[in-house]
Amino acid sequence: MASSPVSSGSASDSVPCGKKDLVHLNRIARKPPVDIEFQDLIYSIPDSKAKGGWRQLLKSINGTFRSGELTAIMGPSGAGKSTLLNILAGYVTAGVKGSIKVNKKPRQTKIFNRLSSYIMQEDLVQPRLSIRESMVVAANLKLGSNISQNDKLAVVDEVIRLLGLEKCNNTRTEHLSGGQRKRLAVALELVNNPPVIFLDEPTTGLDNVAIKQCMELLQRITKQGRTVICTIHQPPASLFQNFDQVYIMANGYCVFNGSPAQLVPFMLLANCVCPSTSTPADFIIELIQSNPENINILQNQIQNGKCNLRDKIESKSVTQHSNEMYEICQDTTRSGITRDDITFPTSFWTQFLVLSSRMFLQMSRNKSMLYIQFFHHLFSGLLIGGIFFGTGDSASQTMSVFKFCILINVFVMYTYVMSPVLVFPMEVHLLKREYFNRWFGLKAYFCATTVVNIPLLVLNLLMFCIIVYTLSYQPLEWHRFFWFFTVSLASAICSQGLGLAIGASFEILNGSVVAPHILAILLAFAVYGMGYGAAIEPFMKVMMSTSYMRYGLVGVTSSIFNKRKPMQCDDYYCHYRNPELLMTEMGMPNSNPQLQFWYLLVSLVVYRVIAYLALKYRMTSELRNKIVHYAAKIVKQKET
Ligand SMILES: Nc1ncnc2c1ncn2[C@@H]1O[C@H](COP(=O)(O)OP(=O)(O)OP(=O)(O)O)[C@@H](O)[C@H]1O
Repeated sequence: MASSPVSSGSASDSVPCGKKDLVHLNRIARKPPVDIEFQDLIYSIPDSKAKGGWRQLLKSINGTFRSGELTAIMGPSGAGKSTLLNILAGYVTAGVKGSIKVNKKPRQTKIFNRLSSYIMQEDLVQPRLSIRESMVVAANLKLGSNISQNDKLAVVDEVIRLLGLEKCNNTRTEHLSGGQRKRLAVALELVNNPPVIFLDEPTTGLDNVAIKQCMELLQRITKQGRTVICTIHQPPASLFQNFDQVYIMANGYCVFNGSPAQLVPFMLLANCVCPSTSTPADFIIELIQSNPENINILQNQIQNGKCNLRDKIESKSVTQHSNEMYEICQDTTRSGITRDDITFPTSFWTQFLVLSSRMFLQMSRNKSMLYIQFFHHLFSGLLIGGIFFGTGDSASQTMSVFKFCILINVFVMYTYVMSPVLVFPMEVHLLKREYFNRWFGLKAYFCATTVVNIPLLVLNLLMFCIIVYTLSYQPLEWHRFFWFFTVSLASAICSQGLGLAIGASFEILNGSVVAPHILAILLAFAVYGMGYGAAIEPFMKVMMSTSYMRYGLVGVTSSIFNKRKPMQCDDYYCHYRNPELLMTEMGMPNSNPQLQFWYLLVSLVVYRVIAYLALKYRMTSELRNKIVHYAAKIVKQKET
């Protein structure tokens, strides 16, 4: 049966699963099967309470996971299943000792990362996109430009059918059931046909029917020659038999390594008889938990995973695959492709364009967010404009106009810092899966995030500025309004950068505590010394220069007051009839908005760079782990 290249939603109810149905998927990615072998794998984390200051989470375990096989890593909670999966997937590298071989050769993480996909426990998928749209984005990012758009769409349709998602092809991801979302998470990682797929607890939170569907799917994927490794708590008895290999862990040791059918005879060897009322999987876990001594007995029997109870015939094609894999890598380097291309299948610009269009689409569909932002700017504009109504052309109200400038800056700062602080942490979680699976680089993502937000920001802020400027009777001179708006805009983009930096570094709760603290400090530095004239200490001048809000305040104030003729005084005496006097007393004599704009631009770049680095640090668990490990080592060395 040939698949139609672009059509969607019209597929039949039956789910094809034969190899010949996956012509497109198999054609686009000619990647060799992959066997993974690990020996004497130890993983330690710093722990001051543990002996020697380190706690071993994996204790010299061994094993081999083969292509074309569905492997389950099982065990009680805290056994080390996720830890093992993280290490095999390359998500964790610091603190790991022992050998990990891929097709009999030492694993090179960068090359291996191209061949594997990691589906994490939280099946987070991008909201406000239909299944097909999500899949098309994944295909555009994960399949290189050497594959035509028609072929990409054909692959998308094929994978959707493979996973039985064609009925909800056009359903938005937020409306999917738990099982459908899980299948979508798998489908997204399948579009580039990775030879190795890691899944952390794919059945958690699913009902029995959904677990069954999920297992059938994994079996179907495995039949395509892939190495599928998943962690699982305690599968129902009917599904336990469906695994090709079961690797059971307890307390960081391997206590069983073989096929499901070999578990009962293995336990008999250890003098443990599985009662007919228990399933073997449940029984071994009960056995381990009831008496920790059993862990030692079982791990000795299985030689901590060295002994694989299944037939010990090695996969014949391993050597051949090994060579194929290294040929692919050599081809890539020979053809002058850069290191980034090894990591990412598409160029920076493709990533940027695909991500920008995805973000635009999601933003345009988030109607409530659009309305909230619009009305927030409208009502705030009317409120501030109403408070300072008609003050702008009166010499007796010069101080009020200065307060108006402060309020404009406070509004801009809080509005644009707090939104990313509240929204970005969620984005970071979504980003984690896509970034780790090398859909795109952080630079492309960050540039897209920056660019996509700007049009809406400009429109809303322009509306706000027009309202407050006209209601408060500021001088109707184009150049003054231009700088009033331009400085406010630069200040807003700067605030957004600060918000992104906080949102990338902290979860929502901590971020929403940290952000107001930082803003209070910036605000204090911005208004410090106003009224002191020249009597500001050099140290404080330096501190004030770190507050971009100061530049915003001086810029907005000077856009209104700079080179202004003395104003009309309707009272007996107007102290600040000449606004230059107020500017001098407020510590901003001869200021002009142009210079403040340049300072703001520098701050804007600095905050964006900080935000990018914070995001990079958050995403690069390897870097984070390394820092923690080196810090722990230094502390330990100092103690001894
Ligand atoms: N970074 C870490 N710091 C401290 N302890 C850790 C860290 N990572 C894992 N652990 C500990 O290591 C042990 C194994 O954790 P892991 O998440 O691998 O268990 P698991 O078998 O996957 O459990 P579950 O099925 O409950 O998810 C646990 O005791 C956990 O608390």
